[in-house]
Amino acid sequence: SLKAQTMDEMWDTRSSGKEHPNIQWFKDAKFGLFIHWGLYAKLAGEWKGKRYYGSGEWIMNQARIPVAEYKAVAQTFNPVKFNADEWAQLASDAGIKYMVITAKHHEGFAMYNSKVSDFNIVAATPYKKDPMKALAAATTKRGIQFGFYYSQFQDWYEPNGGRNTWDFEEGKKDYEKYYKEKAVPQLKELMTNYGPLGIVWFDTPGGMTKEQTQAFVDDLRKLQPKSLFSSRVGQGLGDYKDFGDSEVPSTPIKGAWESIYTHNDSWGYIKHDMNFKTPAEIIRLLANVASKGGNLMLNVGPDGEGRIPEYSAKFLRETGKWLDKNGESIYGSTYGLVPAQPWGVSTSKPGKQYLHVVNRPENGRLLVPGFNGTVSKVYSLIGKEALEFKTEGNDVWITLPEFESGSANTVFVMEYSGK
Ligand SMILES: C[C@@H]1O[C@@H](Oc2ccc([N+](=O)[O-])cc2)[C@@H](O)[C@H](O)[C@@H]1O
Repeated sequence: SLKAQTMDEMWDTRSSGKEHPNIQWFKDAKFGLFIHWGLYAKLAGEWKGKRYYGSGEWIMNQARIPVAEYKAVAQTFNPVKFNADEWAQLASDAGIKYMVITAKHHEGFAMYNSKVSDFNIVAATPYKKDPMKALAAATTKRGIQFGFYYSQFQDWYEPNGGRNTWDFEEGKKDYEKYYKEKAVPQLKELMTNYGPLGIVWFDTPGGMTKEQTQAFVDDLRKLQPKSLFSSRVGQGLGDYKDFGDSEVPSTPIKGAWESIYTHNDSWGYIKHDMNFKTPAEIIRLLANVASKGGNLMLNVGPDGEGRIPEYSAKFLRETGKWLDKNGESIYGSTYGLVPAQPWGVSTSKPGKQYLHVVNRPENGRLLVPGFNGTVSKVYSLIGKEALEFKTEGNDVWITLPEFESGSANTVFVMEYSGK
């Protein structure tokens, strides 16, 4: 019988303990773009005049929409404003190093040209084109790693897929049949027809034993041994750990891991959700996650026309401007040796601590407590202006210049030896 796994077991990585040989680019990347795009984007959080809140990509489940009615949405899904180069250029301008987009989410609709199921964007919509082909090319052209999110278990369109309990009786489902006839062949299409994939992102494992999951993973890895599999493939067989949604660990975590966040409060596009995180909030989150050794994958939810929401584009570009000047303190960094302080957090590089100041102490005197390295100099990351500092025991007191805090992080570099 399928023994229930603990959260950690379910999502822990590489029970083998050995890291994937191709993991370093991911660890250095620090900043990824998640894209939830599907038929739900056209519904935009509304069904039959009723608004739904929370995650827009769950509307079929929230509204218990029968497959017969939901599949009709495809007949009017026509994202003519989709432009792969625009999306990839936005990612590049934002300082994004990798992009993961939903090739198929729980709704079961393939956002690519699938020969396995005709419930796909080429066969079932007036759009008739494959946006994933164009996006794979546009990202690769800009040196951005590209990957797919594939909902391997939950599939509300399929009688034997996971978790449509309003059309089909869960207990009667033949998950093995669903994996054999849809999930596995579609994943093989995605891992064959779109060039090298940096990442294959899975979600909510289910319907398979540990042994079946091992066979499933081994089978797919043969197609692209260099691809990194996210931990939600299950059974500890992923290559890096994903925490729960919008979750950051409270202490530094060794190994490759990622925090995933919505930009507003929904993964899929919802017209009435305007609660977008500001550039300062995004930068603070990115530095906070990096200070604990992880990556931030921030999500956007394009609309039914194929446009990335205006505020997402605007705020991502602002974030990119900050990274243009401060990227040294993020890309390729490891977790900070100075634990989180009232003034902010730190990230590390050999012989350097990057101090991300979010709250400038009124008196401009910043304390780095209990730092037992020998500090040689402290300076502003931007402009390299040298700062005065003095060491009292293991405490380092730094005299900060005047600057407006509260907006995006202001970064200072503390160079040291021997720690
Ligand atoms: C990124 C998200 O992933 C899943 O939702 C989850 C999965 C795991 C947790 N979790 O572990 O806390 C929470 C929501 C999906 O159901 C959701 O639609 C979205 O794609």
